[in-house]
Amino acid sequence: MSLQAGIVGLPNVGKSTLFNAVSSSAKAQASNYRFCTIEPNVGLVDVPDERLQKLAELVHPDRIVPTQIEIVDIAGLVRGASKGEGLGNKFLGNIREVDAIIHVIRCFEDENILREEGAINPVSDKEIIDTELQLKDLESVEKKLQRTEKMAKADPKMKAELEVLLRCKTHLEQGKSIRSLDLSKEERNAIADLFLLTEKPVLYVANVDEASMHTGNKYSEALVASVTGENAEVIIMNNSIEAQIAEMENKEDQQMFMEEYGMTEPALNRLIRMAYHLLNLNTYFTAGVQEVRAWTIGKGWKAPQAAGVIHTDFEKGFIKAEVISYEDYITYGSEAACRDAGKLRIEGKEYIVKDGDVMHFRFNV
Ligand SMILES: Nc1ncnc2c1ncn2[C@@H]1O[C@H](COP(=O)(O)OP(=O)(O)OP(=O)(O)O)[C@@H](O)[C@H]1O
Ligand SMILES: [Mg+2]
Repeated sequence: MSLQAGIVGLPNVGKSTLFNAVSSSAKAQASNYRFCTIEPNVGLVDVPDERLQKLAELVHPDRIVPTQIEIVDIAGLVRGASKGEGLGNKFLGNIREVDAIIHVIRCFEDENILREEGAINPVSDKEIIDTELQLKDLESVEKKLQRTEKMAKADPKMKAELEVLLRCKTHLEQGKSIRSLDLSKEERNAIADLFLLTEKPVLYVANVDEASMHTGNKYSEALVASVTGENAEVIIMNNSIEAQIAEMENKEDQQMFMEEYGMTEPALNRLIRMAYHLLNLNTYFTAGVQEVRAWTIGKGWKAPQAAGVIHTDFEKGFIKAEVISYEDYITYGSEAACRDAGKLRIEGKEYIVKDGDVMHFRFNV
């Protein structure tokens, strides 16, 4: 199961344009670039990682396999969504299922593109969506609070949980999102079963006009200012341009088009990398003549758990891992050279895998 990031926002802000850019960019890439539409609005996309190419240049494998994430295009939310307005319950349900949120905000002017909320106002747009998500979360918190209050009377151990819920309630009532609430790991665990919408990590996309692609504009500046302190990031891009780049089948045309706009790579690549980090993921590599491949793991995972991503047998029968750091692999140029230089380490069950490790597992079934 790959992790999912869901695209949300008000109607007509450029969500589907972004989704199309993601999906056609995947289709237009080299042959091993895999994209499949699981449903019309769900796409599986490769995570661009230049380390994979660098390793492949040294190993010359038969194939290169990047790691992937799923992107979901969720239909536009409107004011009142938390009360069921505009199929709100269905769309909020879709958001509950994703691991991270990509929130698209309109930062371009265009009279031809309908907008129900009057003049362009990214800060208020963001607030409309945030409010709906917060109201929905408040509903979940209050429901659990009722049950917990009763239980806490009989069981003093429930008091800590009650505290956390009360803090969440106050925070939400102040119009703030749970991701900005300072909670310990235990406290987060106490509310994990609620799958709160505003606890999910978020990346804001300031969808700007052509002229502001590199610099941003007054709208994106206002957005950046309003996000400060929220524990979230903003990416400035033009979704239409990204879709145009992605739809070009010829790589040279694509290159020329990007040069014209002064771009060195599609902003989309940056977005996907940011989403990947947002999901709190790390990558390790396996490098053999058959394939050089990237694997996704969570931060802080130990070697056996990481091995389990390849195959459950690797985890069950884990003995040792041979590990070379990415930097050493590139510096010395091969596994053999790393071994000779004493850069190949043998690690055991407690080893915490680092981003970029090149791994080889020894196991026994
Ligand atoms: N940066 C931009 N500059 C100008 N026009 C844009 C930009 N981004 C998107 N558009 C245009 O805005 C319109 C709406 O885009 P899109 O269909 O992607 O919105 P949406 O958020 O998916 O809407 P809905 O909620 O209805 O699904 C399209 O005509 C698209 O081409
Ligand atoms: Mg759409």
